[in-house]
Amino acid sequence: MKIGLIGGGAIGCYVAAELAARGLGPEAVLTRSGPEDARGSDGVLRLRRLEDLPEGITLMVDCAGHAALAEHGAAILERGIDLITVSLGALADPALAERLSAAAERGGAQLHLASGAIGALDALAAARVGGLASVTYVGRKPPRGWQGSPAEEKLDLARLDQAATHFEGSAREAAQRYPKNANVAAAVAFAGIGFDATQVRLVADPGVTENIHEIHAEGAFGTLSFRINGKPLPDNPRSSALAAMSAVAAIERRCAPITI
Ligand SMILES: NC(=O)C1=CN([C@@H]2O[C@H](COP(=O)(O)OP(=O)(O)OC[C@H]3O[C@@H](n4cnc5c(N)ncnc54)[C@H](OP(=O)(O)O)[C@@H]3O)[C@@H](O)[C@H]2O)C=CC1
Ligand SMILES: O=C([O-])CC(=O)C(=O)O
Repeated sequence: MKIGLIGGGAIGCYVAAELAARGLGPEAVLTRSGPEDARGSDGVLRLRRLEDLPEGITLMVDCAGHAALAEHGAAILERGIDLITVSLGALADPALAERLSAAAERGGAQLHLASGAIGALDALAAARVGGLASVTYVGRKPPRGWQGSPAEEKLDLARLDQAATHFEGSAREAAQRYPKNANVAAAVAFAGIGFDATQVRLVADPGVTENIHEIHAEGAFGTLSFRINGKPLPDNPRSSALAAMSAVAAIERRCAPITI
């Protein structure tokens, strides 16, 4: 397998280091800043343009956010290259979802949504088969985890002294308004009852130090409650380490003869 990455930020760097440790490359990293068409001392080709991607790449991994998926996703899939993305909230835009789906079909490739900073998506997807009555997702982060998001318009994050909800609504609205924070809401929606029926609450909480994600679901299967306290990545307090780990796990599954 020859792997290319998009994005050299907190998640991209984590994934690149883990791939190198496993002898899986990466062959190339596509960024929008930094060196152009240069092979570093680590042997990794740094690119600025997707057109310069070397032949023979079999898997691309988007670690760069909604704009990157929108910019490069369809072209990658149309070239017949499978794509793993952590930017799945971008699929809340129906036009982009349709464009990516059509490109994947044309190219005979697959877009895989990494599970990201949350879990229990397997249980939700199975529960959907029997019928889900309701799914709620609650995202709670320390104030600095919401910096650069619409939470800043509602709250004084620097002076917050108690937990405050800054968003309540559908997963579609959450994913579109919080592109750097609500990919998890999109993952829950995708696995469960969809972007419009999934209820979301986003909370800034000065009393926590981790990124806490909760799912509550009811349906024919019974009830489900899931909570994860995720440690943020050192380079980006908005992003949980598990999100980066989930991209590596998704790659590992593609290499394994038996998968879960
Ligand atoms: N599924 C999940 O659970 C999670 C998903 N995410 C998603 O992952 C994204 C990345 O997270 P993280 O690494 O922490 O963020 P960072 O801000 O640390 O890094 C993002 C990187 O992507 C690059 N980039 C942005 N747009 C493009 C583009 N069009 N083409 C190429 N490179 C691009 C940026 O480049 P530059 O330096 O030039 O801006 C930057 O290097 C988040 O924006 C979010 O959407 C994050 C956390 C959890
Ligand atoms: O990393 C997290 O905790 C969640 C996140 O930012 C996202 O869902 O986009």
